[in-house]
Amino acid sequence: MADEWQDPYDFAVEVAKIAGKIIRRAAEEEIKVNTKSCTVDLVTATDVRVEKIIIGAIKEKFGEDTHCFIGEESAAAKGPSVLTDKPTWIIDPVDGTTNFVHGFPFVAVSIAFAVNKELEFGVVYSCFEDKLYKARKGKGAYCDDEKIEVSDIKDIHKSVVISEFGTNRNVDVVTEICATMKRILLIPVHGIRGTGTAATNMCMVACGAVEAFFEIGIHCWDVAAGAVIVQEAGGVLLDVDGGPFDLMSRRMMSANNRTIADRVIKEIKIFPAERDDGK
Ligand SMILES: O=P(O)(O)O[C@H]1[C@H](O)[C@@H](O)[C@H](O)[C@@H](O)[C@@H]1O
Ligand SMILES: [Mg+2]
Repeated sequence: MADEWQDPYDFAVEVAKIAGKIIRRAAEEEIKVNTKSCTVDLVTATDVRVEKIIIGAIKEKFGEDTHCFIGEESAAAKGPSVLTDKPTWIIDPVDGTTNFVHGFPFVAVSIAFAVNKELEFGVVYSCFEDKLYKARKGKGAYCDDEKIEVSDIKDIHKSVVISEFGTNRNVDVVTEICATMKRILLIPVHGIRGTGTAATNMCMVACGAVEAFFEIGIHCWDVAAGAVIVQEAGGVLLDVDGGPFDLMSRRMMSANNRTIADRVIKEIKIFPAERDDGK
C-alpha cells in the first residue's frame, strides 16, 4: 500500500523551514507585541502571519476541505480545539513567543499531523539554531537527518530535568510550581533547565540532552509534534500523574524512561488547567 502520509510529512518539513526563515527575518525588524489571556501571554504580528502562511500553504497543496487545522493563533476564534478522526494539522507557528520578543534564541515552528485522533508525525524547526527535528510514527526520530535517541540514564541523581513557569501568574499556581521545582532540585538532580519553548524542550529529551521535561498549562499545539519525536526517540510520554498522555489535557510529562518519569512525577504538585477541548 502506498505510504499515504509521506507527502504531508515531507511538506511539513518544507513549510517549517520556510516559516523559520520568515521568523528569523522578522526578528531583525520591529516586533509588534500584543497580549492574549494575560499581560505576560504574548503574541506578535509574526505569530499570526506565519500561522496564516503555514495553513495557506497546506490548503493549497492538499485542498481546502480535506484537512482540519488546530492552530495556536486561530484557536481562540474557533472555540474549543476538538480533535476529530479527520486528518488534522496541529500548529504552533512561533513556539517561544516570549523568547522571540526578547531575542532569546530558542524559537520553534511546531507542526504535527493526526489521523483518527492518533499523531502520525511531528516536525519541530528550532529556527535560530537552524535545527530540524522530525519523526513519523514507527519510523524513528531525527535531527537534521541524523537519528536521535533519548539518554539511557536511570539514576535520577545523574539527570537534568526541564520545566517551565508558563504564563499563569495566579499566586497559588506560582507557589506550587516553585515548590515542585524546589523538591526536584533537592532530590537532588544535576540541574533544572528550560529553553522557553515546549517544542524545543521535548526535542532536548529526544536527543538525550536532558532526561525529562514536564509542564502543566501547555497547549496541544505546544506539544503535539514533540510528542511524536520523544516517543520515536525511545522516550515515554505520560500525564503528569503517571497515567496515559492526553493531548488536550494541558498536562505533559516526557522522559527518557519510565524510571526517571516516575521519580519526577512523585514531586509534582498538580494544579488545575482548563482543557483545550473544553471537556
Ligand atoms: O510561546 P508559546 O507558543 O505561547 O508557548 C509557550 C508558552 O507560552 C509558555 O507558557 C510555556 O511555558 C512554553 O513551554 C510554551 O512553549
Ligand atoms: Mg507554543
